[in-house]
Amino acid sequence: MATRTIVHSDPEALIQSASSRLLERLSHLQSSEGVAQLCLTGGRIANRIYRGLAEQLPGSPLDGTRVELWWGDERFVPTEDPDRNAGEALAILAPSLAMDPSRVHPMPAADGNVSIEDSAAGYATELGETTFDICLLGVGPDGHVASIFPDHPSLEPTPARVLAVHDSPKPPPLRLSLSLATLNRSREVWFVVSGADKAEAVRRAQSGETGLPAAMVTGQEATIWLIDEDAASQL
Ligand SMILES: O=C1O[C@H](COP(=O)(O)O)[C@@H](O)[C@H](O)[C@H]1O
Repeated sequence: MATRTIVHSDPEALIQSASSRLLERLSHLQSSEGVAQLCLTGGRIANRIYRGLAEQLPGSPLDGTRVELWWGDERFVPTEDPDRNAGEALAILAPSLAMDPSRVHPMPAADGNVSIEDSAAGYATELGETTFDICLLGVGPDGHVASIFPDHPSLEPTPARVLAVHDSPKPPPLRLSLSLATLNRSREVWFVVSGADKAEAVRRAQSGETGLPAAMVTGQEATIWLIDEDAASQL
């Protein structure tokens, strides 16, 4: 399926373009499908894109109650921990996007005695056969996506929809992640990548390097790389 790379002059241009594209695409999906299924990523540039989206929401046609929100990965820490991907995204979006709580699906937190394995299984049940219309993904300098890391058990083939990740190379060590198979069910995958420290990972992913997680995810209908010039500097 088609892969496009759109290079922006700097992070601000990337944020502006990605957030406008997201708003437009989600509004369009609501006209055609009723409810838009959106999978969010964590990461610095993603959070800035959510801020850009939040700024454009007042007066926009987007109906927050008809956006179904999922997460691609999560740090398995207590709900109140500032490391939680969902905590930050929701703190940014909630003030300007009136959502239907039954359509907001943060991954489980490490509250109480619940094990990470049971949490992964629970999220897999909640997710069921959901197909994301849009799946946003950041990319780490090592080429990781969601919490699937190179040379790590999280990359091993599995029928699971959701992974309980132990010993993550990037802290914190315990994480939940959608599996490659789940990510690859997405209709559209949008990689959002900024910065020179990601340039090598972008090049390796786009050359289709075997064993690099970022090279192993594509959308069923489209794969779009939204990147800035620094991230594109090795292409
Ligand atoms: O730990 C994580 O890191 C990646 C990349 O984050 P960034 O700040 O380098 O953009 C992110 O995609 C992932 O969701 C997150 O859990």
